[in-house]
Amino acid sequence: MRNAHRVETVRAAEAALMARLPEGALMQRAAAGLAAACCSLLGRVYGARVVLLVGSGDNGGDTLYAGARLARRGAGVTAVPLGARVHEAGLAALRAAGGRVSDDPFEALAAADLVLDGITGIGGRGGLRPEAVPVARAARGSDAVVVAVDLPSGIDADTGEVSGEALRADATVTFGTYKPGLLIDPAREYAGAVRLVDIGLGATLPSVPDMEALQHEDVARLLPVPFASSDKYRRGVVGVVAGSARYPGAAVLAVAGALRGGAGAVRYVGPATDAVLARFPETLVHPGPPEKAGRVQAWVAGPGLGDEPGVAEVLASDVPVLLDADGLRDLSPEAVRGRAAPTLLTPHAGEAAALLGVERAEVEAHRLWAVRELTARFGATVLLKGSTTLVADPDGAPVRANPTGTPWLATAGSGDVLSGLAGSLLAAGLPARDAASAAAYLHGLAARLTSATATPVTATDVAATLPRAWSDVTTV
Ligand SMILES: NC(=O)C1=CN([C@@H]2O[C@H](COP(=O)(O)OP(=O)(O)OC[C@H]3O[C@@H](n4cnc5c(N)ncnc54)[C@H](O)[C@@H]3O)[C@@H](O)[C@H]2O)[C@@H](O)CC1
Ligand SMILES: [K+]
Repeated sequence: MRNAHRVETVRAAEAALMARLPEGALMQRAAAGLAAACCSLLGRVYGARVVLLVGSGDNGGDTLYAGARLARRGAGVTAVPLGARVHEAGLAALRAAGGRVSDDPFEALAAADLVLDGITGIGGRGGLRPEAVPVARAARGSDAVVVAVDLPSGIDADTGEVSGEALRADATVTFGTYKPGLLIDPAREYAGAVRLVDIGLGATLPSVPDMEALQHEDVARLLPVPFASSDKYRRGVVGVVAGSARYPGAAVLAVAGALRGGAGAVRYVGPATDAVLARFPETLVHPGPPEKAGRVQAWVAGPGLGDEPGVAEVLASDVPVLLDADGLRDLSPEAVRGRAAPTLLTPHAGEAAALLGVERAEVEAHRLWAVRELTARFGATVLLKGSTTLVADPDGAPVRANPTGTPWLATAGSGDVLSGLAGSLLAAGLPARDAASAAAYLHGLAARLTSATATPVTATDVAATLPRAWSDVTTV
């Protein structure tokens, strides 16, 4: 599991740890880890040209001490102070190690192999200051590898929001714990590859994080495993209410996802029975209505449904329900709040915006807010799709960010596959939060495996690759 903690939590944990340690020890741990990461990125340190962008806080201090370590190993290190103040002891350490200070960032950046962004860390507020903007752009435009210290300067550490300009890094070396902003778009994109340096903060951080991202072993633990005594009904039957005369393909894709999600059987209900059977003869089909179709352990309703009926009927059932696409249209919080069984909503940003009554851009800029707000209003588990899909639960458990997304997933029908898959996991008995986050993980991984050769993927490819993703996750 990758755990993330908010700034407030990090500060409290740091203070508790610092009280047990000699003065400055924590910063030295951070600087040592940062310098080691830089060495591995550089390969050859001796003779490398390193530029430090140094703000006025401790983030700048980490950067200066790491620069001193690199200078002692033979790198040519130039510090460019950008704040009103500079960490004096760090600067003295850099100078003592042979590093220099320049007030011409552009000259230094033009020749750099590595740039360390130490402008702001968890103390940063708002985007980059105007004077730092051209410097951050020059760093991005140079041939150097750009490494953000703790987090890319200018992002919001707690929310992943980016108001104004932020520095775009190739990699981020973060200290003690992940910060939520490193997991959530749009900020996540600015961070590049994130590496965590252990500074001993685990001893004082709360065990329940503010946010988390599943890894292979976490997903493997969640996925259902059939027992010798399992029959198809005990493994769970998932009902799929999807497709219409206009969109029969959505039914096929939702069923494709559902068949790969671990339920013992998939029951399709709707007008696209012929199309579904032609592709997947193992599907149980029924023309509807859902309550006449036979017992299921979970319903998926909405993909390609158009104006076909079925949503109200499944909401009236006493089993878990996943609503997606047309199932979310005009959905009222009351229709969901009154249910005794769990409900899982899986909107993309546009659908989330419609449910919240805001513009789509609003959702995209404030994704954490949007997923929490939907959860609160509907009293349901919500999976907000996007390049970092978020899953929030009404019981207040840490929000999960999915780490396996890929832009290739922005393709027609991929959401239909996801809803079928997540519904299947619901029918197999997973709690809504686990079903949603395991489905997002497998779905993203399948797309990555399919597009491993950097080729576009189709929703059908993603569905067909789900078994490979499942085995990839469970055979670690
Ligand atoms: N407290 C500690 O012992 C440790 C702190 N660590 C480092 O310390 C950082 C936090 O240090 P600070 O609390 O000093 O905060 P920062 O270094 O993040 O920045 C705070 C300073 O930046 C200024 N500032 C705020 N927003 C700005 C903006 N948008 N543009 C320019 N300047 C801005 C503030 O006026 C303040 O002087 C962490 O991110 C981490 O890098 C690590 O060394 C681990 C140990
Ligand atoms: K930084």
